[in-house]
Amino acid sequence: MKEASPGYRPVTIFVVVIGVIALVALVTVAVVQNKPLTQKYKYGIVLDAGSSHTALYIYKWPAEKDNNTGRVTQANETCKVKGPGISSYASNPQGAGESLRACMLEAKKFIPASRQEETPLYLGATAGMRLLNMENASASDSVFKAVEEALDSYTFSYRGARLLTGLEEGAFGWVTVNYLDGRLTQGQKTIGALDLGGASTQISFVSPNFDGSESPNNLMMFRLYGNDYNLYSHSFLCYGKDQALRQTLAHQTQSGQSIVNDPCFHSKYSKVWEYSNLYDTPCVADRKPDNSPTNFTLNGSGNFQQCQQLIKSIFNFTQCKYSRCSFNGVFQPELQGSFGAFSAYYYVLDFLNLADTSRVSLEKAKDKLKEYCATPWPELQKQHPKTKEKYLSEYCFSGTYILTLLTEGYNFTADTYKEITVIGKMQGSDAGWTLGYMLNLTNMIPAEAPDRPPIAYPSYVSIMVITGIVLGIVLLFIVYTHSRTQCSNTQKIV
Ligand SMILES: O=P(O)(O)OP(=O)(O)OP(=O)(O)OC[C@H]1O[C@@H](n2cnc3c(O)ncnc32)[C@H](O)[C@@H]1O
Ligand SMILES: [Ca+2]
Repeated sequence: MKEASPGYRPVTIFVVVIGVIALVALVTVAVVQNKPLTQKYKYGIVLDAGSSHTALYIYKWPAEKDNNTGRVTQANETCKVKGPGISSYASNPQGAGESLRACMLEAKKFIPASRQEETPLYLGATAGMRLLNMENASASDSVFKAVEEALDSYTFSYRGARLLTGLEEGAFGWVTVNYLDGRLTQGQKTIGALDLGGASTQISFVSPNFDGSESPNNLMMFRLYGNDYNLYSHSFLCYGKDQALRQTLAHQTQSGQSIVNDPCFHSKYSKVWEYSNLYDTPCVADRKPDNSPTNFTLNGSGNFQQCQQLIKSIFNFTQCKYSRCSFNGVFQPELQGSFGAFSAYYYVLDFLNLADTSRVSLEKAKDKLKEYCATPWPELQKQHPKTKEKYLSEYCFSGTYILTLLTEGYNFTADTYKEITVIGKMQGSDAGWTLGYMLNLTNMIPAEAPDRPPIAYPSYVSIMVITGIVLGIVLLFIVYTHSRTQCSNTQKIV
Protein backbone atom coordinates (compact mmCIF):
# COMPACT_ATOMS: atom_id res chain seq x y z
CA MET A 1 0.00 0.00 0.00
CA LYS A 2 1.25 3.42 -0.98
CA GLU A 3 1.72 5.94 1.87
CA ALA A 4 -0.28 9.16 1.35
CA SER A 5 1.67 12.41 1.42
CA PRO A 6 -0.11 15.32 3.19
CA GLY A 7 -1.25 17.17 0.07
CA TYR A 8 -1.37 20.96 0.69
CA ARG A 9 -3.56 22.50 -1.94
CA PRO A 10 -2.08 25.47 -3.88
CA VAL A 11 -4.85 27.72 -2.56
CA THR A 12 -3.82 26.92 1.05
CA ILE A 13 -0.17 27.74 0.32
CA PHE A 14 -1.27 31.00 -1.33
CA VAL A 15 -3.33 32.04 1.73
CA VAL A 16 -0.42 31.25 4.09
CA VAL A 17 2.09 33.26 2.01
CA ILE A 18 -0.26 36.28 1.76
CA GLY A 19 -0.95 36.05 5.51
CA VAL A 20 2.75 36.00 6.39
CA ILE A 21 3.52 38.88 4.01
CA ALA A 22 0.68 40.97 5.48
CA LEU A 23 1.88 40.27 9.02
CA VAL A 24 5.49 41.19 8.24
CA ALA A 25 4.31 44.36 6.47
CA LEU A 26 2.13 45.36 9.42
CA VAL A 27 4.89 44.89 11.99
CA THR A 28 7.46 46.67 9.78
CA VAL A 29 5.19 49.67 9.22
CA ALA A 30 4.42 49.91 12.92
CA VAL A 31 8.08 49.72 13.90
CA VAL A 32 9.21 52.23 11.26
CA GLN A 33 6.37 54.59 12.12
CA ASN A 34 7.25 54.45 15.80
CA LYS A 35 10.95 55.20 15.31
CA PRO A 36 11.78 58.63 16.81
CA LEU A 37 12.26 61.21 14.08
CA THR A 38 15.18 63.60 14.23
CA GLN A 39 13.50 66.45 16.09
CA LYS A 40 13.22 69.87 14.44
CA TYR A 41 12.83 72.87 16.69
CA LYS A 42 11.52 76.39 16.51
CA TYR A 43 13.03 79.11 18.66
CA GLY A 44 12.16 82.32 20.45
CA ILE A 45 14.39 84.91 22.18
CA VAL A 46 13.55 87.12 25.14
CA LEU A 47 15.85 89.74 26.62
CA ASP A 48 15.17 90.50 30.28
CA ALA A 49 16.32 94.09 30.75
CA GLY A 50 16.37 94.17 34.55
CA SER A 51 17.54 96.96 36.82
CA SER A 52 20.84 95.27 37.69
CA HIS A 53 21.61 93.52 34.40
CA THR A 54 20.23 92.22 31.11
CA ALA A 55 19.97 88.51 30.33
CA LEU A 56 19.18 86.76 27.06
CA TYR A 57 17.08 83.58 27.03
CA ILE A 58 16.56 81.29 24.06
CA TYR A 59 13.51 79.04 24.15
CA LYS A 60 12.82 76.10 21.87
CA TRP A 61 9.88 73.82 21.11
CA PRO A 62 9.25 70.96 18.65
CA ALA A 63 8.50 72.50 15.25
CA GLU A 64 5.38 70.46 14.56
CA LYS A 65 3.85 71.15 17.95
CA ASP A 66 3.54 74.92 18.20
CA ASN A 67 0.35 74.76 20.13
CA ASN A 68 1.01 71.74 22.24
CA THR A 69 1.05 71.72 25.98
CA GLY A 70 4.12 72.20 28.13
CA ARG A 71 6.70 71.69 25.43
CA VAL A 72 8.63 74.97 25.48
CA THR A 73 11.95 74.81 27.34
CA GLN A 74 15.00 76.99 27.72
CA ALA A 75 17.54 76.04 25.07
CA ASN A 76 20.69 77.82 26.21
CA GLU A 77 22.65 78.65 29.29
CA THR A 78 21.43 82.16 30.08
CA CYS A 79 23.61 84.73 28.34
CA LYS A 80 24.40 87.49 30.81
CA VAL A 81 25.08 90.85 29.22
CA LYS A 82 28.33 92.38 30.50
CA GLY A 83 27.92 95.58 32.47
CA PRO A 84 24.92 97.12 34.23
CA GLY A 85 21.23 97.17 33.26
CA ILE A 86 20.11 99.35 30.32
CA SER A 87 18.70 102.00 32.67
CA SER A 88 22.30 102.84 33.64
CA TYR A 89 22.95 104.09 30.09
CA ALA A 90 20.83 107.26 30.43
CA SER A 91 23.80 109.47 29.53
CA ASN A 92 25.04 107.12 26.78
CA PRO A 93 22.01 105.43 25.13
CA GLN A 94 24.09 103.97 22.27
CA GLY A 95 26.07 102.06 24.87
CA ALA A 96 22.88 100.24 25.90
CA GLY A 97 22.38 98.89 22.36
CA GLU A 98 26.04 97.97 21.98
CA SER A 99 26.08 96.14 25.31
CA LEU A 100 23.68 93.53 23.88
CA ARG A 101 25.97 92.62 20.98
CA ALA A 102 27.91 89.72 22.51
CA CYS A 103 24.76 87.90 23.64
CA MET A 104 23.01 88.55 20.31
CA LEU A 105 25.98 87.02 18.47
CA GLU A 106 25.80 84.03 20.77
CA ALA A 107 22.12 83.63 19.85
CA LYS A 108 23.04 83.82 16.15
CA LYS A 109 25.55 81.03 16.64
CA PHE A 110 23.11 78.92 18.63
CA ILE A 111 19.98 79.09 16.45
CA PRO A 112 20.21 77.32 13.06
CA ALA A 113 20.48 79.88 10.23
CA SER A 114 17.39 78.45 8.50
CA ARG A 115 15.28 79.24 11.58
CA GLN A 116 16.59 82.71 12.40
CA GLU A 117 14.26 84.80 10.25
CA GLU A 118 11.17 83.27 11.80
CA THR A 119 12.54 83.43 15.38
CA PRO A 120 10.64 86.06 17.39
CA LEU A 121 12.83 88.43 19.43
CA TYR A 122 11.42 90.44 22.34
CA LEU A 123 12.90 92.75 24.94
CA GLY A 124 11.07 93.53 28.15
CA ALA A 125 12.33 96.09 30.64
CA THR A 126 11.39 96.15 34.29
CA ALA A 127 11.89 98.28 37.39
CA GLY A 128 15.20 99.97 36.47
CA MET A 129 13.59 101.48 33.37
CA ARG A 130 10.40 102.24 35.32
CA LEU A 131 12.49 104.35 37.69
CA LEU A 132 14.40 106.04 34.86
CA ASN A 133 11.10 106.78 33.14
CA MET A 134 9.80 108.45 36.33
CA GLU A 135 13.00 110.41 36.75
CA ASN A 136 13.69 111.39 33.15
CA ALA A 137 11.20 110.21 30.51
CA SER A 138 13.19 111.50 27.54
CA ALA A 139 16.31 109.66 28.71
CA SER A 140 14.35 106.41 28.98
CA ASP A 141 12.89 107.00 25.47
CA SER A 142 16.42 107.44 24.10
CA VAL A 143 17.59 104.22 25.73
CA PHE A 144 14.62 102.32 24.26
CA LYS A 145 15.28 103.85 20.83
CA ALA A 146 18.95 102.83 20.87
CA VAL A 147 18.09 99.34 22.01
CA GLU A 148 15.40 98.98 19.33
CA GLU A 149 17.77 100.07 16.58
CA ALA A 150 20.38 97.59 17.75
CA LEU A 151 17.95 94.66 17.98
CA ASP A 152 16.32 95.42 14.64
CA SER A 153 19.68 95.01 12.89
CA TYR A 154 19.82 91.24 13.47
CA THR A 155 18.28 88.54 11.24
CA PHE A 156 15.69 87.58 13.86
CA SER A 157 12.05 88.60 13.69
CA TYR A 158 12.23 91.59 16.02
CA ARG A 159 8.89 92.15 17.79
CA GLY A 160 9.61 95.18 19.96
CA ALA A 161 11.09 96.42 23.23
CA ARG A 162 8.76 97.65 25.92
CA LEU A 163 8.37 98.48 29.56
CA LEU A 164 6.42 95.81 31.41
CA THR A 165 3.95 96.94 34.04
CA GLY A 166 4.54 95.57 37.51
CA LEU A 167 1.32 93.56 37.15
CA GLU A 168 2.59 91.90 33.94
CA GLU A 169 5.98 91.18 35.50
CA GLY A 170 4.36 89.40 38.44
CA ALA A 171 1.72 87.62 36.37
CA PHE A 172 4.12 86.27 33.72
CA GLY A 173 6.44 84.99 36.47
CA TRP A 174 3.43 83.09 37.82
CA VAL A 175 2.63 81.70 34.33
CA THR A 176 6.26 80.54 33.94
CA VAL A 177 6.51 78.55 37.16
CA ASN A 178 3.11 76.96 36.74
CA TYR A 179 3.76 76.12 33.08
CA LEU A 180 7.15 74.55 33.87
CA ASP A 181 5.62 72.60 36.74
CA GLY A 182 2.92 71.25 34.38
CA ARG A 183 0.11 72.69 36.48
CA LEU A 184 -1.86 74.54 33.82
CA THR A 185 -2.90 71.85 31.35
CA GLN A 186 -5.24 69.89 33.58
CA GLY A 187 -6.30 72.74 35.82
CA GLN A 188 -4.39 71.46 38.86
CA LYS A 189 -3.84 73.67 41.92
CA THR A 190 -1.43 76.43 40.99
CA ILE A 191 1.53 77.72 42.99
CA GLY A 192 2.12 81.35 43.86
CA ALA A 193 5.20 83.20 42.59
CA LEU A 194 7.64 85.37 44.55
CA ASP A 195 10.20 87.34 42.53
CA LEU A 196 12.85 89.55 44.15
CA GLY A 197 14.74 91.82 41.78
CA GLY A 198 17.16 94.67 42.32
CA ALA A 199 14.59 97.48 42.10
CA SER A 200 11.20 95.82 42.56
CA THR A 201 9.63 92.71 44.00
CA GLN A 202 6.48 90.81 43.02
CA ILE A 203 4.01 88.54 44.77
CA SER A 204 1.38 86.66 42.72
CA PHE A 205 -1.07 83.92 43.70
CA VAL A 206 -4.57 82.62 43.14
CA SER A 207 -6.84 83.01 46.13
CA PRO A 208 -10.38 81.62 46.07
CA ASN A 209 -11.77 84.75 47.74
CA PHE A 210 -10.14 87.15 45.30
CA ASP A 211 -12.14 88.30 42.30
CA GLY A 212 -10.63 91.76 41.97
CA SER A 213 -13.68 93.60 43.31
CA GLU A 214 -11.82 94.98 46.31
CA SER A 215 -8.72 96.02 44.37
CA PRO A 216 -9.10 95.81 40.56
CA ASN A 217 -5.50 96.99 39.99
CA ASN A 218 -4.22 93.73 41.44
CA LEU A 219 -6.28 91.48 39.20
CA MET A 220 -4.94 89.66 36.16
CA MET A 221 -7.43 87.33 34.49
CA PHE A 222 -6.25 84.37 32.46
CA ARG A 223 -8.03 81.66 30.53
CA LEU A 224 -5.48 78.91 29.94
CA TYR A 225 -6.20 75.44 28.54
CA GLY A 226 -9.88 75.87 29.26
CA ASN A 227 -9.48 77.05 32.88
CA ASP A 228 -10.15 80.51 34.28
CA TYR A 229 -7.82 82.09 36.81
CA ASN A 230 -8.30 85.28 38.82
CA LEU A 231 -4.71 86.01 39.72
CA TYR A 232 -3.76 88.43 42.48
CA SER A 233 -0.46 90.15 41.78
CA HIS A 234 1.37 93.16 43.12
CA SER A 235 4.74 94.68 42.32
CA PHE A 236 6.43 96.86 44.94
CA LEU A 237 8.61 99.40 43.19
CA CYS A 238 11.64 100.39 45.31
CA TYR A 239 11.46 97.13 47.28
CA GLY A 240 13.89 95.10 45.17
CA LYS A 241 16.96 94.38 47.28
CA ASP A 242 19.18 97.19 45.94
CA GLN A 243 16.56 99.89 46.35
CA ALA A 244 15.47 98.50 49.73
CA LEU A 245 19.08 98.81 50.87
CA ARG A 246 19.12 102.44 49.74
CA GLN A 247 15.93 103.05 51.68
CA THR A 248 17.57 101.74 54.87
CA LEU A 249 20.62 103.92 54.22
CA ALA A 250 18.42 106.96 53.59
CA HIS A 251 16.65 106.21 56.87
CA GLN A 252 19.99 106.29 58.67
CA THR A 253 21.34 109.46 57.04
CA GLN A 254 18.40 111.80 57.59
CA SER A 255 20.45 114.17 59.69
CA GLY A 256 23.27 114.36 57.16
CA GLN A 257 25.78 112.56 59.36
CA SER A 258 29.21 111.57 58.13
CA ILE A 259 29.35 108.23 59.96
CA VAL A 260 26.68 105.52 60.00
CA ASN A 261 26.85 102.37 62.13
CA ASP A 262 24.86 99.90 60.10
CA PRO A 263 23.72 96.64 61.79
CA CYS A 264 23.08 94.98 58.38
CA PHE A 265 26.81 94.95 57.55
CA HIS A 266 29.53 92.93 59.26
CA SER A 267 31.74 94.31 61.99
CA LYS A 268 35.07 95.62 60.64
CA TYR A 269 33.38 96.29 57.27
CA SER A 270 33.63 99.86 56.10
CA LYS A 271 32.55 101.64 52.92
CA VAL A 272 32.42 105.27 51.83
CA TRP A 273 29.16 106.35 50.14
CA GLU A 274 28.60 109.63 48.31
CA TYR A 275 25.39 111.35 49.36
CA SER A 276 24.69 112.36 45.77
CA ASN A 277 25.02 108.74 44.63
CA LEU A 278 22.87 107.28 47.40
CA TYR A 279 20.02 109.72 46.77
CA ASP A 280 20.22 109.49 42.98
CA THR A 281 17.07 107.35 42.66
CA PRO A 282 13.37 108.30 42.77
CA CYS A 283 12.99 105.78 45.62
CA VAL A 284 14.70 108.14 48.10
CA ALA A 285 15.48 111.35 46.14
CA ASP A 286 12.86 113.42 47.97
CA ARG A 287 14.37 112.55 51.35
CA LYS A 288 17.88 113.88 50.69
CA PRO A 289 18.90 115.92 53.74
CA ASP A 290 19.85 119.55 53.19
CA ASN A 291 23.42 120.56 53.89
CA SER A 292 24.75 117.02 53.96
CA PRO A 293 28.49 116.48 53.55
CA THR A 294 29.77 114.94 50.30
CA ASN A 295 30.32 111.51 51.79
CA PHE A 296 29.44 109.34 54.72
CA THR A 297 31.28 106.29 56.00
CA LEU A 298 29.26 103.16 56.63
CA ASN A 299 30.70 101.02 59.42
CA GLY A 300 29.17 97.58 59.93
CA SER A 301 28.08 96.39 63.37
CA GLY A 302 26.65 92.98 62.34
CA ASN A 303 23.50 92.59 64.40
CA PHE A 304 20.58 90.61 62.94
CA GLN A 305 17.87 91.86 65.34
CA GLN A 306 18.82 95.51 64.91
CA CYS A 307 19.05 94.99 61.17
CA GLN A 308 15.54 93.54 61.17
CA GLN A 309 14.27 96.56 63.14
CA LEU A 310 15.95 98.89 60.66
CA ILE A 311 14.39 97.05 57.70
CA LYS A 312 10.94 97.20 59.32
CA SER A 313 11.23 100.97 59.27
CA ILE A 314 10.99 101.01 55.45
CA PHE A 315 7.55 99.34 55.58
CA ASN A 316 4.48 101.38 56.43
CA PHE A 317 1.84 99.44 58.33
CA THR A 318 -0.30 102.33 59.58
CA GLN A 319 -2.92 102.77 56.91
CA CYS A 320 -5.03 100.19 55.09
CA LYS A 321 -8.31 101.09 53.40
CA TYR A 322 -9.07 97.48 52.46
CA SER A 323 -10.18 94.46 54.48
CA ARG A 324 -6.51 93.41 54.70
CA CYS A 325 -3.15 94.72 53.53
CA SER A 326 0.43 93.58 53.14
CA PHE A 327 2.25 96.91 53.63
CA ASN A 328 2.21 100.50 52.38
CA GLY A 329 -1.60 100.32 52.23
CA VAL A 330 -1.54 97.65 49.47
CA PHE A 331 -4.38 95.14 49.40
CA GLN A 332 -3.41 91.48 49.73
CA PRO A 333 -5.84 88.58 50.08
CA GLU A 334 -5.10 85.77 52.52
CA LEU A 335 -2.06 83.74 51.44
CA GLN A 336 -3.02 80.52 49.67
CA GLY A 337 -1.16 77.28 48.98
CA SER A 338 2.46 76.78 48.01
CA PHE A 339 4.82 79.35 46.55
CA GLY A 340 7.87 79.28 44.30
CA ALA A 341 10.47 81.96 45.13
CA PHE A 342 13.11 82.86 42.55
CA SER A 343 15.66 85.47 41.39
CA ALA A 344 17.33 87.05 44.43
CA TYR A 345 15.35 84.78 46.80
CA TYR A 346 17.32 81.97 45.20
CA TYR A 347 20.73 83.70 44.92
CA VAL A 348 20.69 84.81 48.55
CA LEU A 349 19.03 81.87 50.34
CA ASP A 350 21.10 79.41 48.31
CA PHE A 351 24.35 81.14 49.28
CA LEU A 352 23.32 81.21 52.95
CA ASN A 353 22.27 77.51 52.85
CA LEU A 354 18.74 78.45 53.81
CA ALA A 355 17.07 77.49 50.53
CA ASP A 356 15.67 74.14 51.68
CA THR A 357 12.73 75.49 53.67
CA SER A 358 11.44 71.98 54.46
CA ARG A 359 14.61 71.34 56.49
CA VAL A 360 15.52 74.87 57.56
CA SER A 361 12.52 76.26 59.42
CA LEU A 362 11.90 79.99 59.74
CA GLU A 363 13.28 79.92 63.31
CA LYS A 364 16.40 78.04 62.21
CA ALA A 365 16.90 80.45 59.32
CA LYS A 366 16.79 83.39 61.75
CA ASP A 367 19.31 81.68 64.07
CA LYS A 368 21.68 80.93 61.23
CA LEU A 369 21.41 84.46 59.92
CA LYS A 370 22.06 85.89 63.39
CA GLU A 371 25.30 83.95 63.47
CA TYR A 372 26.18 84.86 59.88
CA CYS A 373 25.62 88.59 60.40
CA ALA A 374 27.77 88.49 63.55
CA THR A 375 30.76 87.09 61.63
CA PRO A 376 33.45 89.80 61.26
CA TRP A 377 34.10 90.91 57.69
CA PRO A 378 37.78 89.79 57.44
CA GLU A 379 36.80 86.27 58.57
CA LEU A 380 34.03 86.09 55.99
CA GLN A 381 36.36 87.21 53.23
CA LYS A 382 38.76 84.46 54.21
CA GLN A 383 35.95 81.87 54.08
CA HIS A 384 34.72 83.02 50.65
CA PRO A 385 37.73 84.30 48.72
CA LYS A 386 36.02 83.75 45.35
CA THR A 387 32.68 85.45 46.03
CA LYS A 388 32.15 88.89 44.50
CA GLU A 389 32.85 91.42 47.25
CA LYS A 390 29.66 93.43 46.66
CA TYR A 391 27.47 90.34 46.97
CA LEU A 392 29.39 88.95 49.94
CA SER A 393 29.15 92.18 51.90
CA GLU A 394 25.38 92.38 51.31
CA TYR A 395 24.20 88.81 52.08
CA CYS A 396 23.52 89.70 55.73
CA PHE A 397 21.32 92.61 54.67
CA SER A 398 19.71 90.62 51.82
CA GLY A 399 18.94 87.55 53.94
CA THR A 400 17.47 89.69 56.71
CA TYR A 401 15.49 91.69 54.15
CA ILE A 402 14.05 88.50 52.62
CA LEU A 403 12.87 87.11 55.98
CA THR A 404 11.45 90.48 57.00
CA LEU A 405 9.68 91.03 53.67
CA LEU A 406 8.12 87.57 53.81
CA THR A 407 7.00 87.62 57.45
CA GLU A 408 6.31 91.26 58.27
CA GLY A 409 5.51 92.39 54.72
CA TYR A 410 3.54 89.52 53.19
CA ASN A 411 2.44 87.88 56.47
CA PHE A 412 4.05 84.46 56.03
CA THR A 413 4.11 82.54 59.33
CA ALA A 414 6.42 79.73 60.51
CA ASP A 415 3.87 77.30 58.99
CA THR A 416 3.31 78.99 55.65
CA TYR A 417 7.06 79.65 55.30
CA LYS A 418 7.47 75.87 54.83
CA GLU A 419 5.22 76.11 51.78
CA ILE A 420 7.83 78.22 49.96
CA THR A 421 10.08 76.37 47.51
CA VAL A 422 13.16 78.32 46.56
CA ILE A 423 13.71 77.81 42.83
CA GLY A 424 16.76 78.38 40.66
CA LYS A 425 15.88 76.33 37.61
CA MET A 426 12.76 74.27 36.89
CA GLN A 427 13.04 71.44 34.32
CA GLY A 428 16.22 73.11 33.04
CA SER A 429 14.59 76.52 32.56
CA ASP A 430 15.24 79.60 34.69
CA ALA A 431 12.29 80.78 36.74
CA GLY A 432 11.34 84.37 35.84
CA TRP A 433 8.79 86.32 33.82
CA THR A 434 10.44 85.86 30.39
CA LEU A 435 9.03 82.44 29.44
CA GLY A 436 5.47 83.40 30.45
CA TYR A 437 5.85 86.64 28.49
CA MET A 438 6.89 84.82 25.31
CA LEU A 439 4.21 82.12 25.66
CA ASN A 440 1.63 84.88 25.93
CA LEU A 441 2.87 86.96 23.00
CA THR A 442 3.19 83.98 20.68
CA ASN A 443 -0.24 82.61 21.73
CA MET A 444 1.48 79.41 22.71
CA ILE A 445 -0.91 78.73 25.58
CA PRO A 446 -4.34 78.18 24.05
CA ALA A 447 -7.39 79.52 25.92
CA GLU A 448 -9.15 76.23 25.38
CA ALA A 449 -7.82 72.74 26.04
CA PRO A 450 -6.60 71.28 22.72
CA ASP A 451 -8.69 68.45 21.21
CA ARG A 452 -6.92 65.15 21.53
CA PRO A 453 -7.56 61.98 19.50
CA PRO A 454 -9.48 59.45 21.64
CA ILE A 455 -6.47 57.10 21.61
CA ALA A 456 -2.90 58.38 21.99
CA TYR A 457 -0.63 57.61 19.02
CA PRO A 458 1.68 55.02 20.72
CA SER A 459 -1.36 53.14 22.07
CA TYR A 460 -2.89 53.19 18.58
CA VAL A 461 0.24 51.62 17.08
CA SER A 462 0.45 48.99 19.84
CA ILE A 463 -3.19 48.01 19.35
CA MET A 464 -2.61 47.66 15.60
CA VAL A 465 0.43 45.40 16.11
CA ILE A 466 -1.22 43.18 18.73
CA THR A 467 -4.39 42.84 16.62
CA GLY A 468 -2.24 41.97 13.58
CA ILE A 469 -0.36 39.25 15.47
CA VAL A 470 -3.57 37.75 16.91
CA LEU A 471 -5.17 37.72 13.46
CA GLY A 472 -2.03 36.07 12.05
CA ILE A 473 -2.12 33.34 14.70
CA VAL A 474 -5.85 32.73 14.08
CA LEU A 475 -5.18 32.55 10.33
CA LEU A 476 -2.35 30.03 10.76
CA PHE A 477 -4.50 27.99 13.12
CA ILE A 478 -7.38 27.87 10.59
CA VAL A 479 -5.00 26.89 7.78
CA TYR A 480 -3.39 24.22 9.96
CA THR A 481 -6.68 22.60 11.06
CA HIS A 482 -8.04 22.86 7.52
CA SER A 483 -5.03 21.02 6.05
CA ARG A 484 -5.20 18.36 8.84
CA THR A 485 -8.86 17.64 7.90
CA GLN A 486 -7.89 17.47 4.23
CA CYS A 487 -5.05 15.10 5.03
CA SER A 488 -7.20 12.62 6.97
CA ASN A 489 -9.88 12.76 4.28
CA THR A 490 -7.21 11.85 1.65
CA GLN A 491 -5.98 8.91 3.82
CA LYS A 492 -9.54 7.63 4.19
CA ILE A 493 -10.04 7.70 0.39
CA VAL A 494 -6.72 5.85 -0.15
O1 LIG B 1 13.72 92.81 38.42
P1 LIG B 1 14.48 94.08 38.57
O2 LIG B 1 14.12 94.81 39.81
O3 LIG B 1 14.42 94.94 37.35
O4 LIG B 1 16.02 93.67 38.76
P2 LIG B 1 16.88 92.53 38.05
O5 LIG B 1 16.03 91.69 37.17
O6 LIG B 1 18.07 93.14 37.44
O7 LIG B 1 17.31 91.65 39.29
P3 LIG B 1 17.88 90.14 39.30
O8 LIG B 1 16.77 89.22 39.60
O9 LIG B 1 18.73 89.89 38.14
O10 LIG B 1 18.82 90.25 40.56
C1 LIG B 1 18.26 90.61 41.78
C2 LIG B 1 19.31 91.10 42.69
O11 LIG B 1 20.20 90.02 42.98
C3 LIG B 1 21.54 90.44 42.73
N1 LIG B 1 22.29 89.25 42.37
C4 LIG B 1 22.45 88.66 41.17
N2 LIG B 1 23.21 87.56 41.28
C5 LIG B 1 23.53 87.44 42.59
C6 LIG B 1 24.29 86.52 43.35
O12 LIG B 1 24.89 85.48 42.80
N3 LIG B 1 24.39 86.72 44.68
C7 LIG B 1 23.78 87.76 45.26
N4 LIG B 1 23.06 88.67 44.61
C8 LIG B 1 22.93 88.52 43.29
C9 LIG B 1 21.44 91.53 41.70
O13 LIG B 1 22.55 92.39 41.76
C10 LIG B 1 20.16 92.21 42.13
O14 LIG B 1 20.41 93.09 43.20
CA1 LIG C 1 13.87 90.87 37.35
